[in-house]
Amino acid sequence: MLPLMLNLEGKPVLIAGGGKIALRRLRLLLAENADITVISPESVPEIRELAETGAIKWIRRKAAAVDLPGYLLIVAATDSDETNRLLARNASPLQLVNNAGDAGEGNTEVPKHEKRGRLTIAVSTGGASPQMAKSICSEIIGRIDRKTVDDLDRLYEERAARKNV
Ligand SMILES: C[C@@]1(CC(=O)O)c2cc3[nH]c(cc4nc(cc5[nH]c(cc(n2)[C@H]1CCC(=O)O)[C@@](C)(CC(=O)O)[C@@H]5CCC(=O)O)C(CC(=O)O)=C4CCC(=O)O)c(CCC(=O)O)c3CC(=O)O
Ligand SMILES: NC(=O)C1=CN([C@@H]2O[C@H](COP(=O)(O)OP(=O)(O)OC[C@H]3O[C@@H](n4cnc5c(N)ncnc54)[C@H](O)[C@@H]3O)[C@@H](O)[C@H]2O)C=CC1
Repeated sequence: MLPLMLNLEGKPVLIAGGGKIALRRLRLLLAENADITVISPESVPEIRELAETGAIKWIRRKAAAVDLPGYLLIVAATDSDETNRLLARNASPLQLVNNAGDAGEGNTEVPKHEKRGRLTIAVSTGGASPQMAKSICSEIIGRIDRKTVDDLDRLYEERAARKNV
């Protein structure tokens, strides 16, 4: 699989499911300023609260294939394998699908990642061990000191200035 950096700012994203994993994905997507719709009969309090403040849209019912058109990214994170599979199989081949219950049923995986300023460290073990992905990522990010992050900020500014002349 090819690691890509995706700019999801303002892009329509569907999260099917309102549980622990849906919330984990939602936090990441919210930080990227995606335009998020959650469809699920029930949800954890945080999702309900975000919907009440208007930060996301929550449609309170089961997700179905008819919901899929129009979304760039679909996260299938219900606790129903059958529903997750149905959503993954009915998405257009041109849509990005992350099936949280069975990565092989989608075309997109979310690697463990940490950001410090402009630096992103992302680690995938190709489905072998999410726990090891987490520990390898935290080991690498632990080696990044403040100076490196500040240096990158400075290099970015200098490079941007050079590009604009
Ligand atoms: C493909 C991928 C991503 C994707 O969903 O696209 C994926 C897939 C799956 N994970 C499953 C299980 C668990 N995953 C975690 C935890 C994490 N999983 C993460 C990444 C990834 N998990 C991507 C591959 C990364 C790689 O390959 O290196 C982390 C690193 C980052 C994140 O998720 O944000 C996050 C670290 C925790 C953190 O940071 O807190 C836990 C523990 C927990 O939740 O605490 C469990 C239960 C215990 C277990 O099974 O190990 C299942 C089986 C579901 C089932 O059988 O029901 C699947 C489906 C499948 O394997 O197909
Ligand atoms: N990728 C990963 O890192 C991990 C993935 N998982 C998988 O993620 C999935 C979700 O797990 P949790 O969030 O812990 O479950 P959960 O039990 O906390 O939440 C399930 C949610 O799905 C909703 N739901 C059920 N049927 C639905 C339908 N037809 N349409 C829309 N929403 C529906 C429920 O209302 C509930 O909000 C499971 O398949 C689990 O195996 C679990 C651990 C880690």
